[in-house]
Amino acid sequence: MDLKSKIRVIEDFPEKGISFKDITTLTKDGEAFKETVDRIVADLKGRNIDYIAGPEARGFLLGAAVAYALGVGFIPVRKPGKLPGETASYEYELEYGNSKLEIHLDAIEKGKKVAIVDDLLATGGTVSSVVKLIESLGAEVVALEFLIELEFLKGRENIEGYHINSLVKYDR
Ligand SMILES: O=P(O)(O)OC[C@H]1O[C@H](OP(=O)(O)OP(=O)(O)O)[C@H](O)[C@@H]1O
Ligand SMILES: Nc1ncnc2[nH]cnc12
Repeated sequence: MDLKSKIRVIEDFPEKGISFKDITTLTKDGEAFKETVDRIVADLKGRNIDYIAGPEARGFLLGAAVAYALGVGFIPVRKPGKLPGETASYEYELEYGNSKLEIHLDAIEKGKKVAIVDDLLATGGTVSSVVKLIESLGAEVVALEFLIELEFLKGRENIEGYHINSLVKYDR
């Protein structure tokens, strides 16, 4: 299936000059959503994953489905002030604006293998922060999985040395 044809592109959202990749048109399509999850799961098979971690909010959509399909737990990485327990936090820049993410300090046991799932790799700021948070807990990041990669932003260059898989690529 051509997953790219299921993604809607909206120009100048959330600000002028940004070509926004809207995945709601893909996730509402049951077959496209299932194929997306199945293709990420296929790439993770054999990697002995203990947990999937995903950043709020769009990382929850795909990450939780992938975790369910693999039969492993899902670890939410959230925007500030949302997690009730003790947290570690990390601040980072986005394609538009900046943000901060938090993880529960007791979310992942030392030495566990974690795959990060998110809808989109842009500058790599978000996923780098999630990597840093997971590694700060003493766990190992074994794969980074994305539905979309904005190749022109060269996010991969910020996250060298990790296995990275993306299903749909854009050059603008
Ligand atoms: O590679 P980066 O430059 O960091 O950009 C990618 C991130 O940006 C979007 O999330 P956003 O922060 O807009 O939050 P949302 O999922 O709550 O919409 C997207 O879902 C990724 O997590
Ligand atoms: N261009 C874009 N479209 C959708 N989500 C994004 N997150 C960061 N950049 C984005």
